[in-house]
Amino acid sequence: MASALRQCLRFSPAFAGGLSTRCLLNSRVRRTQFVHVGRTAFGARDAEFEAAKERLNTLQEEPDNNVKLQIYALFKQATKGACNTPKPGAFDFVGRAKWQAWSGLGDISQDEAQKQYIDLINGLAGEEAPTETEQGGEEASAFKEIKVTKENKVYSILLNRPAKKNAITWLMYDEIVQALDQARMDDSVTVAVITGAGDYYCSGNDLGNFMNIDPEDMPKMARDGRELLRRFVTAFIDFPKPLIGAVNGPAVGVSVTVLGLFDAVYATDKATFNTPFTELGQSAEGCSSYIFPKLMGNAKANEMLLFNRKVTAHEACERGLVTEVFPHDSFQKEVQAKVDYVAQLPPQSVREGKKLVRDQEREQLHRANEKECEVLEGRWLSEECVQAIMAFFSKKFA
Ligand SMILES: CCCCC/C=C/CC(=O)SCCNC(=O)CCNC(=O)[C@H](O)C(C)(C)COP(=O)(O)OP(=O)(O)OC[C@H]1O[C@@H](n2cnc3c(N)ncnc32)[C@H](O)[C@@H]1OP(=O)(O)O
Repeated sequence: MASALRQCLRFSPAFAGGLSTRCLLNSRVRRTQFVHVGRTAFGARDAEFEAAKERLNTLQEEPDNNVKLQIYALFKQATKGACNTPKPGAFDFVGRAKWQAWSGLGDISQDEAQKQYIDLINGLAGEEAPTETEQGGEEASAFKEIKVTKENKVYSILLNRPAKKNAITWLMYDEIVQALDQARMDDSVTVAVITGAGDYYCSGNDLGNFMNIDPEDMPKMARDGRELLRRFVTAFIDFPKPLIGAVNGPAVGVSVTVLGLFDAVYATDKATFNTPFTELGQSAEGCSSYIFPKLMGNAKANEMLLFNRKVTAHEACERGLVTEVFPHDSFQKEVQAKVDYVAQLPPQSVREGKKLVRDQEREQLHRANEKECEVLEGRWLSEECVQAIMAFFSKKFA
């Protein structure tokens, strides 16, 4: 995991402009170029720009990859003007994403780019300043991308990246595994619940997970991804207490497939379930190649896993993936009642019951997980997958 994270963070120096290049930019040569090439005088705006560059280095939270791209592009535009370099080759993901971000700024003036850069960094710094509630507030979670709470024997995991529709980053996979482990070991916990912040339950794997890799590091990225995914799905297969999904909105990809490993799944009638694996040049995971045909039959499983059919909450319920659907307005209340009921059941009896059921197919599930991760490792290195992910990000930066 550490190496996976390091790979992810390698993205940041390349994109942050002020972060990785700060040594260069602070050198006299570069500073001289900046002052004379960029503009005629080192005025008040330039001082603000310099201050913003410094502020970028002091951010506690690493901005996500898209924001880093914006920072990079504005920095280049502010210091060099409009992009006039050739478009990097298809396999230079990093170079291409940077190029797209920079050239996407068109011919906005260096002055305007400087202003936008300053506003962006100041906005990020402002978001980090603690609010009054946070200062005086409740215990902060040790996690960054999920939020966990424990109340009345219920351990709740909130997928907490609403601005990104709760897409799962490398870090978030790891945090979910850690949280499930905490819930497993805490004797006062009798049930765990997973839900999403904002309007989405989860948009699946964060496609940025594949964006930050130099081409020569791709095989290692794929190996690390395979191992992380294997560990992630294993945590669901072997979770010994009742696990309840509270699907508060649309769910995509891996967040849909692992629902087959939950003990109950409640969905709002606004939820949809989509596994667009083949559109992304990828393949099924989360044991869905084993569980989905068992739940809904081959024909319906193939429609989802191979042909990318997005199903409604009611269809997912008919297919056995969802336990019960509630109207959106009463969803929270209805799910709370279900969870409270499970929480007060005799915990050992429930655990033994779950073990009996799971043991019937535990080995098959582990085998399916291993096989799916092996196939996915190959998929991530395929041209089909590379092209699909490029297409997603090209649309964003078009
Ligand atoms: C260890 C590795 C294991 C890997 C396991 C493999 C898993 C396979 C999968 O999970 S496949 C599924 C992958 N997910 C997707 O393909 C979904 C991609 N996202 C979308 O299609 C759309 O964003 C949407 C339909 C989820 C929502 O569309 P909408 O128009 O309502 O909102 P935006 O597109 O504007 O999204 C808001 C911002 O969130 C970013 N975002 C959303 N989902 C993802 C994602 N999966 N990865 C990365 N980023 C995502 C989106 O880019 C917007 O960001 P921006 O505000 O900075 O532009």
